[in-house]
Amino acid sequence: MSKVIVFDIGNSDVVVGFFDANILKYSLRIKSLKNENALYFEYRILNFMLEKGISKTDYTKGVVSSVVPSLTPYFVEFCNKFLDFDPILVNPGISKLMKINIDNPEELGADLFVNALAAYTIHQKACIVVDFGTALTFTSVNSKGEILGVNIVPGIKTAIKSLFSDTSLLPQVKLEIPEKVIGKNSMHSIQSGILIGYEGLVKELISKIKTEIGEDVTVVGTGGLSSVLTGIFPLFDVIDRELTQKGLLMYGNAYL
Ligand SMILES: Nc1ncnc2c1ncn2[C@@H]1O[C@H](COP(=O)(O)OP(=O)(O)O)[C@@H](O)[C@H]1O
Ligand SMILES: CC(C)(COP(=O)(O)O)[C@@H](O)C(=O)NCCC(=O)O
Ligand SMILES: [K+]
Repeated sequence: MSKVIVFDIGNSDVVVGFFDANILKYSLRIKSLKNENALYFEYRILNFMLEKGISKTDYTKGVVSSVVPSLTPYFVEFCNKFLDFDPILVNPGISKLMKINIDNPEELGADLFVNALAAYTIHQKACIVVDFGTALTFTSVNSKGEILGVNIVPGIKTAIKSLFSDTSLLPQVKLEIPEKVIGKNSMHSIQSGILIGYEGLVKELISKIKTEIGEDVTVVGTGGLSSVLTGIFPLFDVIDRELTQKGLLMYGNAYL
């Protein structure tokens, strides 16, 4: 069983996963810094590998999903230069692994595609994947494994940031739900406004999406901020922070 390296290039973070015999052994989160160059990301990954004793020659396969085109070449080149192979790029538009029932399949984010692939492969039934990233996304899949479509809203941190035009003045808003709904200071007003408001948003969308799918549905939560909205945990059948990484491995196993 070979070892596979996977890269999930998101708008906030790049997550690098190291799989050994289909088990995620290590994972590294690096900020998706647009001003950095290849050297910076190479250094971060090589340093991590050195620290964990991960051997470069053990890895012979790689999969890259990216929703930040400017960063993609750094990770492709990393594989070429240090691991001596060409990684495969997730391309929802041409992949036959899932039927994509949207106007223009090319438009679908590669991360959303692998999320759907992982959720459907694991649960084998209709599902909604709710990804709490920079964007908060809902990807719907029916029981035949067709991707039906997506809902996109600003992510929780993105929504908070959007309240402040100069981000250097951003107050430290802890992602904690206050006890009272009515805020008595700016911090509580934002916390309750955004967090309690988002709980309602997620609840309403899941309910309406379920009705539209019209089948028994599994709801899967994922993404860096999937533990923030504690009040709506019961809406989720499972929270799987490794979902995207698992989908990347499945994509690689199908094509490599
Ligand atoms: N364990 C964690 N606790 C709190 N926030 C986290 C954690 N892991 C990641 N985050 C934050 O969650 C946000 C979304 O991350 P992520 O889901 O990777 O977004 P994207 O895919 O858009 O890059 C980021 O701001 C990230 O720093
Ligand atoms: C919706 C997204 C911005 C989510 O990105 P993320 O929050 O994971 O960084 C990304 O999947 C994307 O750019 N998608 C293309 C548009 C679409 O899927 O319809
Ligand atoms: K993501």
